[in-house]
Amino acid sequence: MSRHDFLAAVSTRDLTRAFQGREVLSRVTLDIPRGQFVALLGESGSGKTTLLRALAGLDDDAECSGNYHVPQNVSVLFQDSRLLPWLRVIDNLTLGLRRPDAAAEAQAMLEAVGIADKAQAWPGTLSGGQKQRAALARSLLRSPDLLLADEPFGALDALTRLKMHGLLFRLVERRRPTVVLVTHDVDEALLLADRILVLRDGAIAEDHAVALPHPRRTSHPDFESLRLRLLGSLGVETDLL
Ligand SMILES: Nc1ncnc2c1ncn2[C@@H]1O[C@H](COP(=O)(O)OP(=O)(O)OP(=O)(O)O)[C@@H](O)[C@H]1O
Repeated sequence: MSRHDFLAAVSTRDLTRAFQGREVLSRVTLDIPRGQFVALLGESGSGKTTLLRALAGLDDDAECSGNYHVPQNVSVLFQDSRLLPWLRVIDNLTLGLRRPDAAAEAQAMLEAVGIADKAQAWPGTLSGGQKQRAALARSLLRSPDLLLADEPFGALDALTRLKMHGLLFRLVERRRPTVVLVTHDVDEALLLADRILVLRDGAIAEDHAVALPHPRRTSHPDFESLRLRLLGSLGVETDLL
């Protein structure tokens, strides 16, 4: 491992964000090593999206203080695919890319996400899962050092979501970008992440390392015990499960 592997890809120091004087992110100090896959969990309104948007530089109208550092090459993946409806799928992928081989790389990426046959399709003709595959392909085609994902599978049905977990994991394994994934889904966090942060009232309340080997099995006793603990932290009455 080189010296650089020890350097944080993402760091924040006392990162604070407020809207109309109400603090929603409170002095968040965090280091994420290069290549680490971090899941952000937290009850609704705990500040997950605000933290992700701050890291993406999408601060909108927030009052800001503190510092953060992220790599230069960042891709953001949202719950909706944000494909431009007037461009064919392949042109959505290559938009803004100046590399001469962009079209061939885009086609290969569509292959990797399993929708090579949709290259010439219009986004409006794709299913929700296919759109998210295209959005994932578009993000990864830019070979990001940091992938910021805000509930990218939140609107998908359970089966499609499971398939997307496998796909995201395989693709991320190839190039090892640092990943920050906002999710409500405890199992998703446990299946994918090296580390799970729980946000509460705009602060990091818990920081768990997930050392389970891949491929992960929900039946693994450590998986189940951390799952119950996290659900409890998120306000679920686990003795009813
Ligand atoms: N642009 C904004 N203007 C005013 N308030 C905002 C804005 N963005 C977020 N907030 C507030 O900040 C708080 C945290 O919101 P945020 O979206 O970060 O939470 P979250 O944990 O991602 O929630 P959810 O899980 O419901 O998506 C909420 O109370 C929200 O209303």
